[in-house]
Parts: sequence; C-alpha cells; structure tokens
Amino acid sequence: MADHTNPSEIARETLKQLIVRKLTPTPVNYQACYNEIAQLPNVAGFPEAQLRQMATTFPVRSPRQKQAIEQLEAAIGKRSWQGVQRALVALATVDTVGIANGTAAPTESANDQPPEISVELRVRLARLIETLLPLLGDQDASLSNQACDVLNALKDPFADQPGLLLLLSSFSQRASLAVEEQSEIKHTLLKLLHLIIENIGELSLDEQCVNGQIETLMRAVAPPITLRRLDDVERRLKDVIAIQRAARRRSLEAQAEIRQMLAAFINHLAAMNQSSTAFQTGLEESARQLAEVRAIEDLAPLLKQVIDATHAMAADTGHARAQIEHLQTRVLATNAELVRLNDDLRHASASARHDPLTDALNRRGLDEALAREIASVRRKNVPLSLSLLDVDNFKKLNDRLGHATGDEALIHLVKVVQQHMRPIDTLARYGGEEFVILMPDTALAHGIEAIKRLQRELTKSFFLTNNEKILITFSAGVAELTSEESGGDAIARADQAMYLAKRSGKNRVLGG
Ligand SMILES: Nc1nc2c(ncn2[C@@H]2O[C@H](COP(=O)(O)OP(=O)(O)OP(=O)(O)O)[C@@H](O)[C@H]2O)c(=O)[nH]1
Repeated sequence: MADHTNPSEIARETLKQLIVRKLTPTPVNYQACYNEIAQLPNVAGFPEAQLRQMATTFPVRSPRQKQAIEQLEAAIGKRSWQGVQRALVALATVDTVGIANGTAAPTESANDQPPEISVELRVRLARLIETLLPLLGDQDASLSNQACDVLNALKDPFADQPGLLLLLSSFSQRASLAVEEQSEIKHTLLKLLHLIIENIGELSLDEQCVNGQIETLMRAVAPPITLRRLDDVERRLKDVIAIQRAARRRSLEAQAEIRQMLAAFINHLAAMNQSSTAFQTGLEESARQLAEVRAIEDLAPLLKQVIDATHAMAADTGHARAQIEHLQTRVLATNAELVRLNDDLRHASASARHDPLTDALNRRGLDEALAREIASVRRKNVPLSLSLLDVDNFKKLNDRLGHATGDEALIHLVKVVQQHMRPIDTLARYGGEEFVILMPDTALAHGIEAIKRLQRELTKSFFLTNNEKILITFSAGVAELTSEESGGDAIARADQAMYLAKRSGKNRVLGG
C-alpha cells in the first residue's frame, strides 16, 4: 500500500494506476489520479493551456477586439473564471456595445467592470430590436421569446448588467442565423419567381404578345433586387397576366365557335348524303319500274315520281348550299373578329407602361412613377430633381444611317443611361428621341452633375454600327421640383432649360 503522505510515493503510484487503468497520460488524467491517491478533493485543474490556445483563435479586427482578447489573456493568467466569462462577454458584444456607445471594451484594469450600457443606449437598442423583429420572420418562437427577454431586460433599469450582456450576445447570434435564413428565403423566392415567369412563357397562347414581356420580366428579376425593381416586376406581371387572360378568353371563344361550325357542317353533310342516297334508290326503283312498263299511260306517274324526286333533291341541295354559304360567312366573320382581337391585344401590350423599343418607361409609366416619387419625396422631405434629355442631331443620324440604325442608337443610349444611373433613379422615354430621368433625394446642383457624368459616360461608350463608331450626344435641362409645383410643371422647366442648352451649342446640361 502506498504511503499517501509521501509525494514521490504518490507520484509513482499515480503512474502505475494510469497504466493499469489504460488512461492517456495527460496532465488532467494525471492530476485526477494523483488527487484520488493522495485523497485530495478532486478539483478539476484550470485548463490554462487550452484557454490560451482558444484565445489565439479569436479574430482581431478592431482595437476593441484586441483589448477584449488581452483582457481574456489576463484573466487566464490570473486563473479567474469570472474574468474569463467577462472577457468572453466583452468579445461577443464588442461590436454592438463598443461601437454603439463609443466606449472602449472593458479591461481587467478597469476594475473588472463590464461596459456600462447607458439608459439612452438601452432605449435605442430596444427600439432597434422592435424594428428588426418583424424582418426576422415569425416562425421561430424561441427567437421571439428571446427578443421579449432582451426587451424586458433593456427596459428594466435594475436589470443586472452582465446578465443583460449575455442575453444580448446570445440574441444577436440567433438573430444573425435568422437573417441568414431570411436571405435564403428571399433567394429561393426569386428562383421560384423565375420558374413561374418561365412557365408563363411556356404556356403562352400568343407568343408574340407575351414573349417580349417575359424576357423583360426575366431581366427585371435578376439580382441585385431592389424594392423599386420589385415594384416594376409587379407592374409588368400584372400586364402580362391581363394579356394572358384576354388571350385565353379569346382562344376559348374561338374554339367554341369553330366546334359549333364543324358540328353544323357535319350535320349538313350527313343530311345531303342521306337525301342523295334516297334519290339514288328512288331512281334505281324508277328504272326497274320503267323496264316493266307495258302501256304508255303507265309512264306518266313514273315520270312524275322521277321529276318530284329530282325537284326534292334540287331543293335539298339548294338549301344545303345556302346553309354552307351562311357557315362560310360566319367563319369569315369569326376570323375577322380574331384578327381584331389580336390587334387589340398587341395594342394593350404596347400601351402598357414600357416603351417596346427601348424598354424604358413610356409616358403612362412616367406619369405613375412621377406621382409615386413626388409623394415619396414630399413625405420624406427630400429634394427631387428631374432631367429632360434630347438626342442631338438625331434626324441627321436617321437620314445618313437609316431609321433602323436610329432605333438601335436609342436602345444603346438607354442601355448606357441605365448602366450609370443609381438604382433609385427612373428613366422614361418622353417622346421620339426625348427622355426624362427622375432623381429622388437629389438637389439641383447634384442633379446637373449626375447628368454631366452621364454625358461623359456616353462619349466613352461609342455606338457601333457596321464597324463604324458613332458618337451620340444629348442636350439636357435639369429642374428641382419646388414645393408648390406639379411634376408636369417641373418637366416643363427642364424642357425650357434643355431648349436653351440646344440653343447654346448642344451637348450641354443646363439647370432650369
Ligand atoms: N429612328 C428613330 N427615329 C425617331 C424616332 N422617334 C423620332 N425619331 C426621329 O428623330 C428626329 C428628331 O428630329 P429633330 O426634332 O429635328 O431633332 P434633331 O435632328 O435631333 O435636332 P436637334 O434636336 O436640334 O439636335 C426626327 O427625324 C424623327 O423622325 C424613333 O423611334 N426611331
């Protein structure tokens, strides 16, 4: 039996027991065995090495994070579990707390106190969480419960601070997972939207009418998605659905009409067949009777029978011909009706909110967008500038290169403008070679600067046709909407400024 008071005896016995029990000779196992043999309380050792190793794995992205890691290392050095806990809380909340109240992360030297969360910061955090919560979805009940706990703690002036920090840290982790999930949901919804749009195209009865719209829809739902673009997608979808509905109704009506006509035609054919068979049988019978006639007076009734049958046959044929003529007239009328409906559909498609040539908004689209923007900027009390652009010397370009090339030049211009506009700006075709750009949250000087920048971009992006580089320029006027005027009035001022820009040499931008 080992002497439990002699440390070297205990150490030898400890090594023996490690071998007997087939334990790995780690410091922890050795310590546990040693304590058992020495009959000391089996207190787990402070895992200093492991904690130091862990401390090296934290990323250091800011001075505050560095401070928190130093605080952790100091606590490990002092073998203080409480200190380690505080340092970990500081590390987990360093971004929210440190940045929000501008205080440095707590250090061991700051009396081991966690950062003070001011009342104002608590109120702001509570408001932020209340605002964010609906965005995180309502499927995760435990996230909502956690949010309630955090909100209660934030609103409770006597809530214990380290506890609050722990709550905040675990809520922020969970919330970031919920945000990831929401973004995944958004991504999947977009994929579904793509699928639905593709399907509308596949099922389309009138490809010509709908396919153009489908292509633009597909482009509109390509990332990055903004609220503005989703709004645009919604409008376009509504147009496509309206056109689809009309096309389907028209096609069903036409099908019913044609089915009816076919049935009537088959009935007539059957009737004609029947009467001609009866006529033929009658004739054969008359021929047989004729062969048996012996006296001339017997011929008269036979002749009458043949003449009556012939008259009946002729009447039947005449009647059938009249009915077929009537059917033919109806077929032609239905056909004309279909052509008219088709034209109506094309017109409906063209008169939607987008210009079919350039895909910019058309006048109707502009009116709606302008009303929306004006309401929005007045609500937010921010400026709205709008610009009227007119392509320079476009007639010459048309005359020299042809109208089709002129069309291509307009498409090119729109592409360049759309590439360089901010996503919140709106482009509309105002007339032939005139365009309007709406620039929300933009004062006049910035609006003029933005349009000048567009001009420079356009001079860098040549329009290529038949290997010839064509430089397209425009003159523009810019006006900032005043609090009293309507959108139309502001466009008129921009138009006036554009006119002056033309008069003063073209390829210029003037404020109105
Ligand atoms: N290719 C093409 N031409 C168009 C379209 N719409 C309007 N135009 C032409 O644009 C030309 C505009 O001519 P003008 O109003 O004289 O203007 P401009 O030649 O650009 O002269 P300035 O405005 O003074 O620089 C006309 O010839 C129109 O026929 C269109 O959709 N496609």
